[in-house]
Amino acid sequence: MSATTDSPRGRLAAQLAEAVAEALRADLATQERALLVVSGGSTPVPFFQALAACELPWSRIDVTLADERWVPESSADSNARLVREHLLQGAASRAHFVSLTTADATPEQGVGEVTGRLEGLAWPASVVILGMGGDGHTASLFPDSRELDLALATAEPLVAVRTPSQPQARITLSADRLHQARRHVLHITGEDKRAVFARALSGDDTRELPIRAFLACPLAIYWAP
Ligand SMILES: O=C1O[C@H](COP(=O)(O)O)[C@@H](O)[C@H](O)[C@H]1O
Repeated sequence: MSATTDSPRGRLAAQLAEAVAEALRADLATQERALLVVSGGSTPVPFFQALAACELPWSRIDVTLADERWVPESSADSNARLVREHLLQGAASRAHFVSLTTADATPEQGVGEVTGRLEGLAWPASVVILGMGGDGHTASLFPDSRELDLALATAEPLVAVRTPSQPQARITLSADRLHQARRHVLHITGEDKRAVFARALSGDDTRELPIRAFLACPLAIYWAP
């Protein structure tokens, strides 16, 4: 979804972009490379556009995703495509993007290769930006994922997930790997998601609302109507 800069969602995206840019600059003052983990879906588009316009030493920044649908980048459902089209533009195209997919037919087959890519990055990430769906999922940690318990408990960085409510197989960073960041942000919009997040705050069953796995990170909330 696009948002003009004078709309609440546009202003939220601009504020988040400035905060993320500041975090990257701060980390790059003391380390050679910095890692940014972003989410897919519709919410981050205006944030990606605002961040792409920020002055940063982009060639020293690695960008990867919290999760991905197991589809080719030519698919409209590809989170990598979203990042390439809206974030890796202009000067930001000099960032090094690490995709979570391979040419393999399934995420189970590709998970080893993608794990190798992730292990070459500068963990802990400077920032992990999470989204959240109306079912309380974040990354591809869905309440109905068969592999949810594994993804919440494993020390491996990635899990291939099969989720009855979703049309495609997916690959997701595990909760453990998503925790490996200096800063965590939840970027959500709309009354429906505000209500889901309020529900998440009032209980503790992570299997019911997987976003609960990140409430103690601490998590900076960026929300607009
Ligand atoms: O499927 C996904 O959904 C969530 C939320 O997406 P949104 O469209 O409601 O913003 C996202 O955070 C995740 O990365 C994505 O794969």
